[in-house]
Amino acid sequence: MKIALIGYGKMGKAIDAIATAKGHEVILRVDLNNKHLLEKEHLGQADVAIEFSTPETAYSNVMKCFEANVPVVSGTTGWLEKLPEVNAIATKEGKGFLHATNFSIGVNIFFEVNKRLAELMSTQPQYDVRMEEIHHTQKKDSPSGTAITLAEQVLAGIPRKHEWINQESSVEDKLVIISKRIDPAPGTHTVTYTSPIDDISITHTAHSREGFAAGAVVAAEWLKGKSGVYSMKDVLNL
Ligand SMILES: NC(=O)C1=CN([C@@H]2O[C@H](COP(=O)(O)OP(=O)(O)OC[C@H]3O[C@@H](n4cnc5c(N)ncnc54)[C@H](OP(=O)(O)O)[C@@H]3O)[C@@H](O)[C@H]2O)C=CC1
Ligand SMILES: O=C(O)C1=N[C@H](C(=O)O)C[C@H](O)C1
Repeated sequence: MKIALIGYGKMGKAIDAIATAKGHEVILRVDLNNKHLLEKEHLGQADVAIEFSTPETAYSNVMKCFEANVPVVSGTTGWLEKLPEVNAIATKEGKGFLHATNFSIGVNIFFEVNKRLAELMSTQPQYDVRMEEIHHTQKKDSPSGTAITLAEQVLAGIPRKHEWINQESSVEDKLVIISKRIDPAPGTHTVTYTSPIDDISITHTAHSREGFAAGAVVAAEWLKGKSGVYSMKDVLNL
């Protein structure tokens, strides 16, 4: 499979290593210095694009893939507000698009556990819930995209919480998410329920970027030749 890597930072390089080891051909490596490669004549040669760039550039990168008719897997976080528009364009124009805030298999299983735990806690008002995420200091967005996905799942399951807030708060209907930036943390997420009697915590700790990168390559293999909007639930059959 011919892959275009859009964004060639920490994730782009990790994906390059895994895709190459699996026998794929990385035909484009795009960063800030060679954005002309996003034109159709270059990008259009790829079977699939994998986009891990910046919150400011993800939208236009995905649009370039749509223009070149190349299905795109996007892992960039911090541009959540634009996703509904991108999903609508992909659906209307028959483009292939798969976005995930986290591509690791472990986190996608963790998402399912989180949903079930929230469901169980919906009828147990003695438990308050809060979250913590820890990442390296180069991370641009807070809270992490993964934390936002986890928070949305908690809010959907627990009617007594109405919105998340990315700072300490004692307002009862707010779901507190604390973000910590500590090197070299690749990504740790914890959801904790606390009652006067006990605590229950679930934590996912990434040991490296390998899980994110391997999941993105699996998603790209799966998306090749497809049109429409998909998620990791489709890829992993969850
Ligand atoms: N969904 C998931 O599983 C995961 C998502 N992420 C997310 O992926 C994104 C990237 O993370 P990471 O690799 O660590 O970040 P880095 O900062 O290491 O890399 C970002 C890359 O994007 C490049 N870039 C900047 N502008 C453009 C542009 N206009 N077009 C193409 N590339 C551009 C940068 O180029 P230059 O070096 O020239 O500035 C750099 O190579 C973040 O949003 C992060 O949160 C991270 C891990 C897992
Ligand atoms: O920027 C990162 O590094 C990560 N970003 C993603 C996020 O925002 O959730 C996924 C992972 O936690 C690593």
